[in-house]
Amino acid sequence: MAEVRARAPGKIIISGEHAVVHGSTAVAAAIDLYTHVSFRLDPPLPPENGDGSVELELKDMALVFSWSSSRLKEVLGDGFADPSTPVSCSPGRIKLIAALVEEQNIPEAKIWLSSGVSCFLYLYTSIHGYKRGKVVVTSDLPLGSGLGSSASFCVSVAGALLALSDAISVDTSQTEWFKFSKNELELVNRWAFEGEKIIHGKPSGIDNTVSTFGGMIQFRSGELTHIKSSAPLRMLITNTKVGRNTKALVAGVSERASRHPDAMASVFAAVDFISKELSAIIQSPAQDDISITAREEKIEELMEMNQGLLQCMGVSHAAIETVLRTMLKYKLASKLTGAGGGGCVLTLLPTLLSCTIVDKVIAELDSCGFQCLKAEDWLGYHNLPSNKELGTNHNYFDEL
Ligand SMILES: Nc1ncnc2c1ncn2[C@@H]1O[C@H](COP(=O)(O)OP(=O)(O)O)[C@@H](O)[C@H]1O
Ligand SMILES: C[C@@](O)(CCOP(=O)(O)O)CC(=O)O
Ligand SMILES: [Mg+2]
Repeated sequence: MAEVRARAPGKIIISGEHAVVHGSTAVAAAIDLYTHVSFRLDPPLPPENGDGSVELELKDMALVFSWSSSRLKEVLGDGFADPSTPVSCSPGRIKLIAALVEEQNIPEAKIWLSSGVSCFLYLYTSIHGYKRGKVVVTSDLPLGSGLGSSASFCVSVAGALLALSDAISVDTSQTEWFKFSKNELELVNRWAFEGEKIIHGKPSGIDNTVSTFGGMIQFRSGELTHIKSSAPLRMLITNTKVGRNTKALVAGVSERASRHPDAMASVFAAVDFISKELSAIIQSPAQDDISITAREEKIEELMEMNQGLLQCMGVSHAAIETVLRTMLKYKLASKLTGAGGGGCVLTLLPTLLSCTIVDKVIAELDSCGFQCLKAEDWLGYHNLPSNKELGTNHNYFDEL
């Protein structure tokens, strides 16, 4: 029996969501909230004891799913697992997996979890075939709120599964976090991207990439550049708690783009310029109060411009507009983050803004039923979550 655990962070998109799906530049940063996964791979049972099962426990939801190895084989066929070669899930296989998920009778109120469970089954059977094992998942992140829970789920599940596969050799006797090499992280990222496709339909890959590699990144058409903020950036994240679904929102923007190709191409091009300028400003040195303030004012203006273009794409929401208006009363600039349609709003908290005002803003948003998360040092240049989050620790099950 071998056991590992892995975790992968959520993210904020500072600029460029949606447009990034259409080839524009975007800027994103990992945040200090994680999906945590533990994985136990069991040895094969003697034939007289049956064939064992693959189990998934979503602890926060108090849900456990289980498929016998023989049922998986019956539905998905003989197949073979090749962890070192990520492949896309074919439409036929997605249907078969969806049928296996349906057999689990997920309660109607939690049916939105189906895509995550399908994604799990795809990653598991592609990496470990029908071997006996159990995966337990918990998450610090609000699900379906724009903070990349889907990508951090895919990255942490892929990381844990690969850590006990032939593709990556991990010393499970160590208790320290194991740091994946660049090539190993790339493999995790490629599998996670295949998982995101099952959840999002047409992801750009920015969420799984920033979750895998951590830190702050500039991203365009699958290419990432690590960037470093020259000074800490404080952001307030406000969760409108309005549920939404990234897949539907991404599809909605694509439909609008096919109805108005020229206008939308101009919108995407404008976002590309905004993200590039934002990335340059974030990295530009700012030492004294005046240059820090000037830098923050430029960032605020670009965030507002980006928000205007997100409205053009049709992904804002009345609750998002309420948060923007409340922030404006305090002269604070904001934009939605992630897919929009509800979910989270990002607000820059200028360096010279007093804690008293921040507390007042939070109290007001709270009274409207919104929930604030403070991104204290997340965007600072010291404390960004890095790639050490993917790791193993054989004592984990003992500690539970
Ligand atoms: N911890 C988790 N367990 C199971 N499924 C998850 C988990 N986290 C995310 N998911 C899947 O991802 C979906 C949410 O992804 P998405 O709509 O992209 O929003 P976001 O990525 O912004 O949180 C959920 O409906 C679920 O299918
Ligand atoms: C809208 C998009 O740009 C980001 C989606 O992020 P989230 O799933 O809402 O956290 C889609 C993508 O880039 O894949
Ligand atoms: Mg997502």
